[in-house]
Amino acid sequence: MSVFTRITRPQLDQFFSAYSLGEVVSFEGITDGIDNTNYSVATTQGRFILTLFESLAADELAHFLKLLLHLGKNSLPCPCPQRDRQGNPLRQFNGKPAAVFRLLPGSSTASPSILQCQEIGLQLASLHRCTQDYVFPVKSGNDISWCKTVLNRISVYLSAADRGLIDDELAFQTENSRVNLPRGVIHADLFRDNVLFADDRLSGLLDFYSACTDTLLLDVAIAANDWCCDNGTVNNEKFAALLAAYETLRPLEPLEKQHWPILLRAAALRFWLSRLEHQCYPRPGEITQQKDPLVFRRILLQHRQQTYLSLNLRSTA
Ligand SMILES: Nc1ncnc2c1ncn2[C@@H]1O[C@H](COP(=O)(O)OP(=O)(O)O)[C@@H](O)[C@H]1O
Ligand SMILES: N[C@@H](CCOP(=O)(O)O)C(=O)O
Repeated sequence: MSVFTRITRPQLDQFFSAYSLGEVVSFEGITDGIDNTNYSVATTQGRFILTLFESLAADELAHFLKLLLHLGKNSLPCPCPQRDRQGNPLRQFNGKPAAVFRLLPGSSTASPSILQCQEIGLQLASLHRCTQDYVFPVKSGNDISWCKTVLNRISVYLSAADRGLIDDELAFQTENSRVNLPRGVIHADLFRDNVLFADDRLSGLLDFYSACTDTLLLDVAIAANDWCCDNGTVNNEKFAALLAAYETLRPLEPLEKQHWPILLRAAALRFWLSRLEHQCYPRPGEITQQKDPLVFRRILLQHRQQTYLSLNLRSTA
């Protein structure tokens, strides 16, 4: 369970008195999530999510809350920050930055269908389109230099084979720079646990706190690796469905098509590394969730094999 900060009823009553959202009726900690503390709060006026931000500072958060307000205005089903009586979307709770969002309907899905993969493709393309002219001054924190730093941190825990594999992939990614691909606002973590579905309709895109300005196609690859793999096994039909749906709203440029297999590998490497880091250096907290790094090792190996197969096919044609 990711409840890093415990709260009490009197604290919550006092906090909610700064908003015009009714009186608190009940509250409970949310078990999902990995970075922040989330509580579900019922008031006399509805149901809300209270988020206590565990690592982001108020000035950084201002960018994310502004982005969420922009996305909400563009009809994306995102959590819209509620303003307090003074109009502020961000307050302090127990010395931590905190915000209140309206609870979105639906639940996350453990085994996505083809239809749900298509929905993800469509919503990602909508996100990329509606932020085309939006200036978002947050840079990616997970670039190649971050990968190298993480590798150094975890190196002592790795087998020689895994260390070699990561080194080799990093060299490949460095050679295949993505600087000329279209960039924009990316969610950067659109996994199953960050999306709500009510039946087959997507009802919520959550957790925009990894969002940054980066390669658009990387966002598609990050989402596809999670949505289109069944426990680490690539499902080509789902990959094709997600990408085709994405392209109905934002067709890929030829250079992007060429880079697709490379970005699938980059995305797999990035999450293999972060999961390894979380495993080697667990965060203090109340029963925090551990995500299996091996899933991304398997995904990376399959994408690498796919690249070699297509290179061999090309060289023998
Ligand atoms: N606006 C919302 N509506 C409904 N559920 C939400 C909302 N915001 C968060 N949640 C719930 O809280 C969980 C954790 O939220 P998330 O933003 O992913 O946390 P973290 O930043 O810690 O990873 C989600 O998986 C979802 O179940
Ligand atoms: N969705 C990720 C967890 C979030 O990534 P992090 O870099 O913030 O740890 C996963 O499933 O690994």
